[in-house]
Amino acid sequence: MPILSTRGLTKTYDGVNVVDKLDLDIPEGICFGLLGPNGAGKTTTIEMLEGILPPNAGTILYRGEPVDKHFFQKVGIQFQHTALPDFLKVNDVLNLFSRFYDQPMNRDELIAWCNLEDILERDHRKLSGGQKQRLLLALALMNDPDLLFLDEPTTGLDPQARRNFWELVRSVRSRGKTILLTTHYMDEAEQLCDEIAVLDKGTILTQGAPRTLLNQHFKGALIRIPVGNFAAKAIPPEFAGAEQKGDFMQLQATQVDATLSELIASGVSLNGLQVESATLDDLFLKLTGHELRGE
Ligand SMILES: Nc1ncnc2c1ncn2[C@@H]1O[C@H](COP(=O)(O)OP(=O)(O)OP(=O)(O)O)[C@@H](O)[C@H]1O
Repeated sequence: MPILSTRGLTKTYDGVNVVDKLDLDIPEGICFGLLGPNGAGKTTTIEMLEGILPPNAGTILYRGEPVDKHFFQKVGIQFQHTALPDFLKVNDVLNLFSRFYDQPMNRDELIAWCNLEDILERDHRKLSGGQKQRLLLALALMNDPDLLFLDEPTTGLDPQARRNFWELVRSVRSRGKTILLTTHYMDEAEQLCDEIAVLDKGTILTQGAPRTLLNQHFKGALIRIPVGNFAAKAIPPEFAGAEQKGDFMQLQATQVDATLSELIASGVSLNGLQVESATLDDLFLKLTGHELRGE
């Protein structure tokens, strides 16, 4: 049974369904990604799931039952922005939040888990972006939740801090927790998510494991070979459909192995060869006709 499901979940602003009859099933123990460009309805959806925003229609089921007040004991939420009281050190923030729960997680374990040992005495306002996210994650994990909501957790982080945060998310999942995250970073989704739902204008365009979706929508790969490699040679028949892009001839090949073997047999050098598989960005473009990053 899915840990979390929605049926017909809808949010309406000014007569427009910004989330439109969403049916989602999120299996337990996975990292599930809600993807989409700005304005797709990701935050509105996650805020309805978190119980912050009332839906206009539809139901939310936790382990097959409509959510009730017990649901909130089972979930952890890392908001996009959290205002913490001024002047508190990381240590104080952890103490403050641990008082909100009857059975908070073991403090030392939480500190070790989120790599907070070295910043316990630091004013939370002096933290770097990555440190702040680790603290907010610790707060979201404070009640040892079964289900963790992360709303665009790595927006604004530098590449190293993003990768560190991804490691942390993987370690949370490896402890059996279910994670629902929103992101508009496709590499983040490909790295972290076992399953994704791609949203646009409040509806789901497609849903499944990233690799499965890419295999369904794209066969083979894009092969690019420097134009110079064909010098003095006629373009071989297996590369006949190729088009020139800058210094490369490129072809979307369905049978990559066969195409490359035939090129070698024709005496074409593969020096400088590039083979590119489709990405989730390509998938979004194919499904909607527009780029995913709408910023
Ligand atoms: N309180 C509100 N009143 C009116 N319209 C709203 C409100 N909140 C969100 N919207 C609209 O709903 C749509 C979905 O917004 P939402 O914030 O859920 O998108 P998103 O996918 O999370 O985008 P982002 O990546 O920018 O956070 C947008 O068109 C937005 O302008």
